[in-house]
Amino acid sequence: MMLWVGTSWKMNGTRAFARDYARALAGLDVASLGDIQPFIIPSFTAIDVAASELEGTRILVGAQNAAWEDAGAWTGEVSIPQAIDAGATLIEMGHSERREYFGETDETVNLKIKAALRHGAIPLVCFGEPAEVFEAGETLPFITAQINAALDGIADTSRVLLAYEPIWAIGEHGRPPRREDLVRTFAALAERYGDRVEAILYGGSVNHDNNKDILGIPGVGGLFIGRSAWTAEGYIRNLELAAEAVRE
Ligand SMILES: O=C[C@H](O)COP(=O)(O)O
Repeated sequence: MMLWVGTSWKMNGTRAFARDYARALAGLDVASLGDIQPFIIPSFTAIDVAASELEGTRILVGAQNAAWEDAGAWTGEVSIPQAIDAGATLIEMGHSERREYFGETDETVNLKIKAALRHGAIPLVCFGEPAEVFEAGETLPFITAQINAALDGIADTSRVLLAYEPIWAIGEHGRPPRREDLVRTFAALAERYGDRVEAILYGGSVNHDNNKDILGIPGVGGLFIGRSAWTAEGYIRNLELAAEAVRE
């Protein structure tokens, strides 16, 4: 089984940073990683730099967001054809930071999945519950409602990547999840969506210490990483650990 292991740099990194980071990755012997599909998601301004450095490798480059419309009077937006033109093959959507600060909803995620699939891009759909929902034991109904709304009316979701990112686990104030919580949640996600989508990834405080343990949880189809992959060395270490997890 292919494991998807990627990173979003969020709002970090110049074009020079992207060039150096992507060059370090381009020098990797990706074949030695086996069944790992790497991907990096820079800011829009650096997609083309990263993509041209990685041309000819099998490392994918993505965009952190994109509009659901193809073109027109949408000031400040970037369309999926534009992101693809810059070198993106994967479109992230629904991240909790975009839901909280930029009005992303399950409905806009649904439109964006349809647009990405229409243009042959891979949608990477983030979802996850806030701390109070987790503490109330309501994680499953909350996240299944998000996923069902996001996938609503889409007949073929086989190219969709789902990424479970509990909000309480993300970022510098996040805390890494307990294994037993992920085991329970991923068992349910795999049962409901496992055969409908390409893979279900986990994201939120993934680091070099918990990487392999999380990948060993049944139903986890990859990792979506922030901070511990914000240097090329940090990301490469995550890829190596994932490759070890596949071999073991
Ligand atoms: O997009 C990535 C996630 O939000 C995870 O971020 P983090 O690994 O820094 O917690």
